[in-house]
Amino acid sequence: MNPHPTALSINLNKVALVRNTRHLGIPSVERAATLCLDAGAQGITVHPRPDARHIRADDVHALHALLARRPGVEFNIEGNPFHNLMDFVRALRPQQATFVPDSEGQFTSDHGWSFPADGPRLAPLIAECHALGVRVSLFMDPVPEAMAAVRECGADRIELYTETYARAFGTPAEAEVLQGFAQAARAAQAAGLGVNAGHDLNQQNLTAFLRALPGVLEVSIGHAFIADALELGYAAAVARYLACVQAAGH
Ligand SMILES: CC(=O)[C@@H](O)[C@H](O)COP(=O)(O)O
Ligand SMILES: NCC(=O)COP(=O)(O)O
Repeated sequence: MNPHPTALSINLNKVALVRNTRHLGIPSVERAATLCLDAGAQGITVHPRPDARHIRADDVHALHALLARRPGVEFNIEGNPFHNLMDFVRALRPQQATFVPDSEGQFTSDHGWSFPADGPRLAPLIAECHALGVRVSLFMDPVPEAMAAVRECGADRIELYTETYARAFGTPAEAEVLQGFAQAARAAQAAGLGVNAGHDLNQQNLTAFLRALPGVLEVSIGHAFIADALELGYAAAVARYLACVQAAGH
């Protein structure tokens, strides 16, 4: 048994997306967080986009207050540090900030940072996060050659952008794509980086991913999880995803 099991962080963007279509406050993002954490999820992730299409600034503040009453739970705020992310980091000092190179209004995240090119502009923001006591993870494509430069600019972790794996899952390309992710994870770990992962992970593809990448510290899962929770309820959906993690032997 791995002594550092992979943490499950539930992304609540899509709860807010539904909530925002009426002025009734339901479904509640805070209630969703409470139910997921009560069911055993180890963290909550949000990605407050500049256009506030789903998670809004008020949600981030309310979740921060809620999670502050739950020691050991990780709050992970994602976003572009050159847009709105640093405002949240400075005000709330979450346990983790995940830097994502999205443009404003982007449909969804679809690529990681470019290294070595992005290193010099990211380094001062990473240093500022560290001064605030905030761990920094950089959203990255599975490029092994980039990992030494990522570490050099001060990042603590990477989050592997897993959409290409999710698309390849169940196709003849799966094994080769997974091998590429495993190589990138090993390069990151060898450089001294922790490895997180996320984007389009789901009940079907999660266990195989974690089996191929020992030592993944955290997965953040939103879209598929919320789809499952609509059928099963939050608690049962969390139980299913925790079982997927455990099935990987982590
Ligand atoms: C960084 C990442 O992969 C997720 O945060 C993803 O971008 C989810 O964002 P949306 O829920 O807006 O698609
Ligand atoms: N960091 C990825 C995340 O939080 C959730 O992505 P998705 O499961 O909504 O694709």
